[in-house]
Amino acid sequence: MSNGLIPATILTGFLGSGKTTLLKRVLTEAHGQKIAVIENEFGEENIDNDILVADTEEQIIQMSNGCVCCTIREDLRSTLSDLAERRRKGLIAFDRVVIETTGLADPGPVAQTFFMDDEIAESYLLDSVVTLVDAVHADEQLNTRQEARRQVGFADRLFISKADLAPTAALDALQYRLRQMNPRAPQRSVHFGEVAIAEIFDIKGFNLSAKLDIDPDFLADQAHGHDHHHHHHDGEACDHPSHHAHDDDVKSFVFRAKRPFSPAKLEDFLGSVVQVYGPKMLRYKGVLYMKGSDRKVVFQGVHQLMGSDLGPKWAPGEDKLSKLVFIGIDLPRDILEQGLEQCLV
Ligand SMILES: Nc1nc2c(ncn2[C@@H]2O[C@H](COP(=O)(O)OP(=O)(O)OP(=O)(O)O)[C@@H](O)[C@H]2O)c(=O)[nH]1
Repeated sequence: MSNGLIPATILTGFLGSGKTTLLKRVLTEAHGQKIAVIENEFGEENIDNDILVADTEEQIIQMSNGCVCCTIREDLRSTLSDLAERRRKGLIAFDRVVIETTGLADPGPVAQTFFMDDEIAESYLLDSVVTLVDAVHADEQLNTRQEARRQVGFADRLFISKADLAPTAALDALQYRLRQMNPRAPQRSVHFGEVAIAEIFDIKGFNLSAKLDIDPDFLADQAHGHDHHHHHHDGEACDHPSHHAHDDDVKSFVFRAKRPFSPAKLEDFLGSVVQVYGPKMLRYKGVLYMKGSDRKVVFQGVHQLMGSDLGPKWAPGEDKLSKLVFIGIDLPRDILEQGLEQCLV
């Protein structure tokens, strides 16, 4: 960009909406740009880095876990400032930054960082907020989750993923609903993240006055999340994990194992467990060590929908282990842990 500011894109969307899929696609597309990615993951473990890092040479900056709304705000600020400084000194080169937020994040405070902090504002230009919407689960998410609605409200562009799995009538209804919620943002379906680079970068979409409509205190709310006076909208609470008592319903845990999984047992177990607990399982994903395979298996799902892909080979000398993160409401942790344990060889 001519003004020397580093363009930044905030990639948001509810849990499992296809952010990583899209990002991975963008990173592997031959566009000649160097992209720094800041991952902000909810859960004890950043599985996305394992997935993303697998086949790109891009820079992935891992941030600490937790809540974008509260603690991460400071971390994001320092991560951005650190990146800009290393770039100025010529220690690293990149053309733009993408921040992938956690599915449970309100993008408001993330976007605010670019305006509230002078140092950040002098180095970066927030280009746009890009929001992915899951065609299969969006209705339910929008009905029940304030963050999902805020993600739509803040979007400069809406991409609808999993349209391949939704009936046409449902898709039409969803598009209508999204248009009511955010008439400014163009929307289109995106199949497994297949999107032209020009459609997500240099949109110059971040329109401050529109943001101020959604959140009149957007620029005033400096203390958001750091004290108990921060305001909420429409009487709704800001739901961010681990910092507010009312979030206690959403929890995550990580399952780890050094012994390999028996593929058949695992398939049986997961198939039956999602039949019963699928509605509570917001998101689960992991990198699995399978008996009889020299490659990692990347496994993930949202509610009852799950799938797996063959990942890269285990590197020589790399410790083979499985790592699965589950995010959900009142998750039956014991049942999952014991069940998984029994699927090990
Ligand atoms: N059928 C279908 N599946 C998709 C599409 N896009 C993504 N998926 C699948 O949806 C699942 C979730 O995709 P991710 O890209 O990991 O979603 P995410 O938003 O990064 O997830 P979190 O960051 O964990 O919340 C994966 O199994 C993808 O393969 C699509 O267009 N169609």
